[in-house]
Amino acid sequence: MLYTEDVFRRRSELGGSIEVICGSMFSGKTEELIRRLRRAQIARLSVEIFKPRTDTRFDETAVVSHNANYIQSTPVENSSSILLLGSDVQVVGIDEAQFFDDELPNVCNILANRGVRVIVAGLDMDFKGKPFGPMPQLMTIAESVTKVHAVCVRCGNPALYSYRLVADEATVLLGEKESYEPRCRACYNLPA
Ligand SMILES: Nc1ncnc2c1ncn2[C@@H]1O[C@H](COP(=O)(O)OP(=O)(O)O)[C@@H](O)[C@H]1O
Ligand SMILES: Cc1cn([C@H]2C[C@H](O)[C@@H](COP(=O)(O)O)O2)c(=O)[nH]c1=O
Ligand SMILES: [Zn+2]
Repeated sequence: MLYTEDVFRRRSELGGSIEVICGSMFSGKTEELIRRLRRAQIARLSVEIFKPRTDTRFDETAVVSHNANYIQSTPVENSSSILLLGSDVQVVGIDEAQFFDDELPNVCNILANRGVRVIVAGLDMDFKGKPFGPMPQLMTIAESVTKVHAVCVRCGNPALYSYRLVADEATVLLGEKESYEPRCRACYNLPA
């Protein structure tokens, strides 16, 4: 069965749910997260948005997309804070989920089981093409998974990889276009 967002609205009136938005950098994850959260606000649902405290690239508190769309959020240290602060609202949004600890899927499950609509956005793969943090587990337990794609900067095809341009092997390296470019499969696998 194809689950649309509207189906989820109706489902969440009865019970909670988990929606995952994933893809490479610049694929529109944050835009899509903001779009869904704004619609929930227009519907006068109570909404709380969380992001990891470590991700202060664009703003201390706001979730900001690469095209400068933004929504206010609460930066948190770990997923247990989301459980504390997100229990009494109808909709919880989480951005940059890949940076959270391994308890995040459990926290999302608890919230959804209590009737909360949880919408999570994050990178499915790191720069090596490996699953990133709690994202695979979240995708497993979600009612809906939306994979969005950037435009490959080399050839214009849909991009699913975040190619790292700088020589740094650490999994976590905050950055933008100076450090990463979205690439399709063929261009990601080109010899360096
Ligand atoms: N190569 C690219 N492919 C697609 N969008 C891009 C690209 N480079 C810049 N953008 C911009 O990034 C926006 C998406 O930003 P954002 O939602 O923050 O993405 P993400 O959260 O997935 O990194 C697009 O609407 C577009 O304006
Ligand atoms: C691929 C990859 C990315 N990161 C960092 C780079 C950015 O700061 C964020 C992703 O932001 P976006 O909203 O998805 O554009 O993650 C990283 O630390 N490690 C990686 O492998
Ligand atoms: Zn390409």
